Amino acid sequence: MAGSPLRHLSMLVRYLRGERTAMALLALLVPSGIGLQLVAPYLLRGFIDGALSGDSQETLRDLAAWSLVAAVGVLVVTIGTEALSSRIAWRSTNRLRADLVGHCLSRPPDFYHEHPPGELVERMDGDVTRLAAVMSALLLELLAQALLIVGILVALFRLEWRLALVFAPFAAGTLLLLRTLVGRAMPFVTARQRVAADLQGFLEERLAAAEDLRANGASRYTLRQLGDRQEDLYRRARDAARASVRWPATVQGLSAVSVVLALAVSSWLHSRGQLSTGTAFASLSYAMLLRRPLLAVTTRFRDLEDAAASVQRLRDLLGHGAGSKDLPGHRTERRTGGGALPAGRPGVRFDRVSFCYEPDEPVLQDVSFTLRPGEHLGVVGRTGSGKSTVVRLLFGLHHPVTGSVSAGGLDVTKTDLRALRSRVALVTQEVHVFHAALRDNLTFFDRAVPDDRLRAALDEAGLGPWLRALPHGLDTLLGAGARGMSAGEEQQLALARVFLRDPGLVLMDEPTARLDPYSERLLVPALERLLEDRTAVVVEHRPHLLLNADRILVLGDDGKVAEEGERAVLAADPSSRLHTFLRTAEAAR
Ligand SMILES: Nc1ncnc2c1ncn2[C@@H]1O[C@H](COP(=O)(O)OP(=O)(O)OP(=O)(O)O)[C@@H](O)[C@H]1O
Repeated sequence: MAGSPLRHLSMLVRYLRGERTAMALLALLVPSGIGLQLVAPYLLRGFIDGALSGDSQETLRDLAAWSLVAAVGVLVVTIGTEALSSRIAWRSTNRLRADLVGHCLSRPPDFYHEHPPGELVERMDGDVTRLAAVMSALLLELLAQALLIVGILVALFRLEWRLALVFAPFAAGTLLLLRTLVGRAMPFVTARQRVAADLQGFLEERLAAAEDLRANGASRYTLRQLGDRQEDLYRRARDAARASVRWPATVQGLSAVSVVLALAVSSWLHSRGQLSTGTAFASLSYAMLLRRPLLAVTTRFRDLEDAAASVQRLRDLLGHGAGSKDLPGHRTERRTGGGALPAGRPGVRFDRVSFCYEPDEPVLQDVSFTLRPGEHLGVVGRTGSGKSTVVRLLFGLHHPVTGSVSAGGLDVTKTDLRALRSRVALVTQEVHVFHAALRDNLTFFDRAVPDDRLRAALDEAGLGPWLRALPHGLDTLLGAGARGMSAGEEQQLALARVFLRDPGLVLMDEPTARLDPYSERLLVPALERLLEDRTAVVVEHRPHLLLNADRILVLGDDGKVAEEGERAVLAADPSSRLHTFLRTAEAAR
């Protein structure tokens, strides 16, 4: 990935657009700082030469006062520049972070299979924080440092051209060296950041599975894996540090040589009476001052390499880079415009739908069925036959590769997703309880929903008695480290969320799969209440939970429809698959 890191940073420009005023202020401050830095050695020269040649106390006092003003000015400008730079960095990286989070929230579920949360956190936090270092008007600073270098050389020429001749090749040589070295460390930096993100993903996954790991005696193995990964990260970090440190070290070395040379030349000129003491001091001050921008440029280029590697990874995450995947069924979720589902209970239609997650590995083939408004469809089939996929297509999480999926007469792929989701609810066996008040867990942080609606929804979901026993009612803190909930209660909370939204179409993907028979019995009445008077598609392994279904879709192992029809008719037909399924399940109970 060698090449100019600046090329990779072009993506950041739009995040700086909102910072025009701060950037303009910075553009004023930076040259002022340069001017003040350049003027200080001149004043010093005047003071020293004046003192040696017996200038009046008044003149010397004035010179000392101006030196003080210049020094304070440099300090004030430095603080102002730092403050403005930090403000620009924070605000622009916050916008970038918000974009990243928004993008991740709008991705289909496959995205989260490809990128575990730990990796995403490292990118949104680690990579974005690294960018903050360069967002703070980096280019402006590079330009300013370049100006300072030129200014110092000009001032030196004016003071003593022979000294300037010592420094000019040094400065030019250093900049040329930077040009050749820049970008060389990037592959190493990229590798280090990738391994660091993988390690975060690994840690997040293992911590989430801590109970399983302990129960299966896999803790030691996990620690060994962690050791291997840390070793790998250490090696990558060492290689990246070696590659990055080469040029600051070279610049330091060259700069030390140039200062020694400057000392030798100025003492030689001074001893021959061709250089005043003040000019010698001023020249040496410039020599020392020159190291600063050169080192700053060097360090900034190192930051640039780090940032460019981060930008490359963020571009991949945002789907602009080579790493993005765009198979027929994997499209970004964000979709606005298009029709909105009408109020009430929508009908549902799958028309010759085929779908695959991976090319040439069909999951659904030529699937068709129709549901009238208010009808319930039970979807059954073996594990992996594509039942959940039917539900995901209907929820707009994936697009069919061929055929069409419609709800309320509208093609789901063309409807406004936000409007679709407000009319369609999906209940799965996964329920996320946020570390937040019960109220926020129900409304997803919408404080406008009145308490009596929340209580009614909890009642409908069968959580009324549970709510009344809570010491802080709707304000009770739930989630990690706070009040725990049983799997059944969590599932009831999920139902309460759906009752609140009052959708016309409910999709259920084995909502009772995690529950024991007792909890299941508690949940079933709430499930039935939820489906009442709504269109529903219910994926279910347990046939007794499908007794209220109007129609049944049986998916075969090849992803094709093995059977479809009215439940009562199929159940009564001894040659039907449903009949066999019911009998087998009954025998197993
Ligand atoms: N994100 C994905 N990427 C690739 N393949 C996937 C993905 N999700 C599911 N599959 C595959 O697609 C097939 C159908 O999956 P689906 O989850 O729809 O099956 P299912 O009938 O609901 O299974 P189960 O009863 O076990 O929940 C399976 O072979 C599964 O491995």
